[in-house]
Amino acid sequence: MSRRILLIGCGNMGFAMLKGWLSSDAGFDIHVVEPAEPLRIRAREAGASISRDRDGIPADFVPDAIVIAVKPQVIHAVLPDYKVFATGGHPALFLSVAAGISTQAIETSVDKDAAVIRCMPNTPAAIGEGMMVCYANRATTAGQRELAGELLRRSGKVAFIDDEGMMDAVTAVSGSGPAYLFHFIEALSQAGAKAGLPEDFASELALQTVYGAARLAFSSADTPSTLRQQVTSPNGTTAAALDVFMGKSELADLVAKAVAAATARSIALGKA
Ligand SMILES: NC(=O)C1=CN([C@@H]2O[C@H](COP(=O)(O)OP(=O)(O)OC[C@H]3O[C@@H](n4cnc5c(N)ncnc54)[C@H](O)[C@@H]3O)[C@@H](O)[C@H]2O)C=CC1
Ligand SMILES: O=C(O)[C@@H]1CCC=N1
Repeated sequence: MSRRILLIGCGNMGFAMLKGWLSSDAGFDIHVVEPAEPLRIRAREAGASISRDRDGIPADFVPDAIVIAVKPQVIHAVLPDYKVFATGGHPALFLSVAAGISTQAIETSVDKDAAVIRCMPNTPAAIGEGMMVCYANRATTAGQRELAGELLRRSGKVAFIDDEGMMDAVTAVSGSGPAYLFHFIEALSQAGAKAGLPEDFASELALQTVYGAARLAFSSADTPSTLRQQVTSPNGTTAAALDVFMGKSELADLVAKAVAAATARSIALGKA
């Protein structure tokens, strides 16, 4: 029998996951609740059934899992609408991707005995290449954990952690991380154009280089450090550039500062 998934919020992250789920042959039966009409239509065109609010969910649609992909700022206003699915004969798993929102906060808004998995995904989920990091509360059954794993594997690599306290740092590394890489692509494109290349050509070089380097790092037995050294001839062009990245204004320091800022914001979102 196909598993019933209720997706609440189909913006950037919700839709990225939805695409991963629908492009697989797993046979999930998915209903999407999304108030914004264009996003709702996009979800329907991708293959889900849709409604603008909770009242539009078909009466016989009893979800196995409710995936919550609304902004952290509105989650506590949204969750009470779905309390009814937390208890009864077939209690649903609540799977939240909201940054900074703890499993305990979700239990408080839904039911103290609700099964809750907090997941930090990232947008490469849209092409099945996400990093999906999960923490399950104690009420979650083995079957529900398995269902979450099965669902999230369609979107990418899945890891379970036992310490929810790690989630803020996870958010800062893999949740926000794609934006850092996209920004690096932008910066490398702009630098290429500044160095005299036509803009489109500079963008093509930057994008293919980041893609190729990521794939090489992924498939190689060598560490990123060794791979970096393999590009770097003594006194060559790479060494000249790395003197800048690893010199006075170190890129590693800058990245550490950025990750610390994102971690602090994740903690603050949980307290707001
Ligand atoms: N965008 C990203 O890369 C990542 C986002 N997240 C988390 O995913 C969640 C969603 O973020 P985004 O997709 O970026 O935001 P978004 O703004 O693109 O999507 C949120 C969606 O929720 C909808 N919504 C608002 N009220 C609703 C309600 N009552 N019922 C149903 N839907 C409702 C909005 O119309 C919107 O389409 C956030 O909690 C965020 O922390 C987590 C990891 C990565
Ligand atoms: O920026 C945010 O708050 C969300 C969480 C991780 C990525 N995007």
